[in-house]
Amino acid sequence: MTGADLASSVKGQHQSGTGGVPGPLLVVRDLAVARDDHVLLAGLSFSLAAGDLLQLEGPNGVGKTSLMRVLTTTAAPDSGSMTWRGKDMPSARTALRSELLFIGHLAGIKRSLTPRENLAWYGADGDAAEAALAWIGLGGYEDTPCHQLSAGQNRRVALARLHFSGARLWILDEPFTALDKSGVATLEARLRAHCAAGGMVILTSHQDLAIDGLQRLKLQEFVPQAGVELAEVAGVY
Ligand SMILES: Nc1ncnc2c1ncn2[C@@H]1O[C@H](COP(=O)(O)OP(=O)(O)OP(=O)(O)O)[C@@H](O)[C@H]1O
Repeated sequence: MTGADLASSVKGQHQSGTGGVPGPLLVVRDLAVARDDHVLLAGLSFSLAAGDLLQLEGPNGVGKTSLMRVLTTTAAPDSGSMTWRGKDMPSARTALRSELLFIGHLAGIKRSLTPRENLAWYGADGDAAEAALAWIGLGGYEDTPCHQLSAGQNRRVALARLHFSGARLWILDEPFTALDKSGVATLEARLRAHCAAGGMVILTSHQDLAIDGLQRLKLQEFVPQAGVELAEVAGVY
């Protein structure tokens, strides 16, 4: 799907997806996230509408990746609610997943395969893969096994998926890790274009990003006081 296709598709669905009233597509209310019995985050609420770009901020271990597991519906929240297009989870899970692209910080790249083979696994034919790899600065490395590429080049292979993704919502865990300055600029431009076309992005990064309209959610503000037990927040979802 091209940016123009996404723009017209989003325009239509943005109007109709929430009952004909323009509004947020993703709504998170009073969410709590725990690992084992330890509550990492509580009372978290936010919403995302077409064109929004949200950066989840916080120190190591605050719960950014754990929250992303909930947002991608890999894990259920320990309390609170999440809706997609006005429908509650978990029944809206399939609908959300059909419009979601998630790139985790482990990147989802098979290192024994080449960049071209990895992108084929994600559905890109030869021309689409070649265009995506040229866009991300990997022209000439299409057929080199990924285990022979650097960390930054492997990150670029993963990010090449953004070039042909038709997903509305991108959730990206540390997408800027290992990228050089030109890689950062290329990725920032792609995120801007996706949002300008009506897409939405949630990402984590420890960097200060130069993207107009970027919203920041400081997760340390949602860390409960020491001693809060899971039983005190659980049970709503
Ligand atoms: N598989 C796991 N089982 C139990 N606890 C875990 C697991 N993975 C992470 N944790 C704990 O959950 C907490 C939050 O981890 P998480 O990975 O969500 O943090 P983060 O904010 O993404 O950190 P970073 O910035 O270092 O990537 C940490 O205290 C960690 O010890």
